[in-house]
Amino acid sequence: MLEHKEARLPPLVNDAAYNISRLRAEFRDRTIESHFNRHQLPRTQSQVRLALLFCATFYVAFALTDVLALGPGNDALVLLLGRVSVAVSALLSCAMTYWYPHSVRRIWLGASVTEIIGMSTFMLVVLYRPDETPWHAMAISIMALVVYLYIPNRIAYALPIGIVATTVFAALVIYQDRLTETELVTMIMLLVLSNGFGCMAAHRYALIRREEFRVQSFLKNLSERDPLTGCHNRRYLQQELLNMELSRARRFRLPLAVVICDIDHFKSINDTHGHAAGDAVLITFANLLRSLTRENVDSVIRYGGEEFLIVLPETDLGGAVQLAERMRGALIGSGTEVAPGRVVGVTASFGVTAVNFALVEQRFAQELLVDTADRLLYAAKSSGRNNVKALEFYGRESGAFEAHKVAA
Ligand SMILES: Nc1nc2c(ncn2[C@@H]2O[C@H](COP(=O)(O)OP(=O)(O)OP(=O)(O)O)[C@@H](O)[C@H]2O)c(=O)[nH]1
Repeated sequence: MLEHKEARLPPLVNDAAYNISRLRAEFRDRTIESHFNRHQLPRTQSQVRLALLFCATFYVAFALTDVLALGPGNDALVLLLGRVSVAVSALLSCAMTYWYPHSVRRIWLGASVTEIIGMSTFMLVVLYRPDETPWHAMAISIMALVVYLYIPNRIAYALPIGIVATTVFAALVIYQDRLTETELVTMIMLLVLSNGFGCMAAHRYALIRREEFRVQSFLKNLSERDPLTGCHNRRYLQQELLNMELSRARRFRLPLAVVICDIDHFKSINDTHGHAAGDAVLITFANLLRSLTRENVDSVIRYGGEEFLIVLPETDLGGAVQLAERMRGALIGSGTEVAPGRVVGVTASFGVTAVNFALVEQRFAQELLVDTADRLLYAAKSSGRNNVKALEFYGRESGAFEAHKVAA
């Protein structure tokens, strides 16, 4: 017997799944974090392309200052090669966003490698041009901000790159011994400030974007789900799901089935046991339907009060009828405990239709498929309830309605 239990509601905004680690500024749940990153992917791709190309252009343009400082000799050439390698790395990283358009990891990899080559080249500049340390200190402060804030990357990768580069730079300056004690302390303070500020700003930005995503997901959930049963609602079916599944089935010439089911004499449950008991029966029914369908493949939608619609991709009429019969049987064997010791049992009627796009060429309005299942449901109701009526759908309107009846 199925107990009345809470429906498996989608994760809500305050659910543990959407918890954000304040330290890492990422979702604690890896699946949600990767969902977030995939959601952001188009934006991240365009940001990384712009940021890397912009930085690489400046990096190469600054070769002019090498020539002015060192003259047109081998030293300037070495630095130019370093600068060009930064530009090549930036270009390859941008190209990777086209070669692997679905990979978030490759974006981070490209950004990190380019940043490391950029910082290493900068250390060469510091070595070859030791007289300009104050300018270099200013440059690396800006570069640290760019690493933390401007080039999209995980904080977990940007932070070590920024800190290691700044530390190596400070060590080089101390080693070169060209600054007074006061200048050295001022420079180190400036470096700590730019790293601290950059890091805090990046952290805050990452948190804000995740908070936004969390609220967006929450609102999406609210607009697509039925709060009582946790099933998708009619709006989601009509605006997204059915269209998407029909297009996919048509494209790959696959079958697609739709089942509509409705609890029999549901009104009498409300009238006899009260509205709360009716709600409990609805939850049991929704859970039963979900437990018998394929997770992440089939969709159960609360279509009306006590009416549910199930979309079954890659399922022909025979398979859908079998499933409907299994649901009908399982419901007979189940019950809902609406009060201590009081169990309510119900039956349901089913209308089943399926379209096979290997056979059906012409386009038809999605409503036609649902209408056919709905009419079959009412045929099941009028022929005594607690049964399944099915009909193959050929993309035509009701003319073919009676002719292709395959099960009763
Ligand atoms: N408890 C509860 N009742 C609901 C909900 N939504 C709709 N209903 C009730 O469901 C009942 C549906 O009744 P009818 O459409 O007459 O259908 P029925 O009694 O199931 O009869 P048949 O479908 O012909 O077997 C109505 O009394 C609605 O008020 C809900 O969310 N909770």
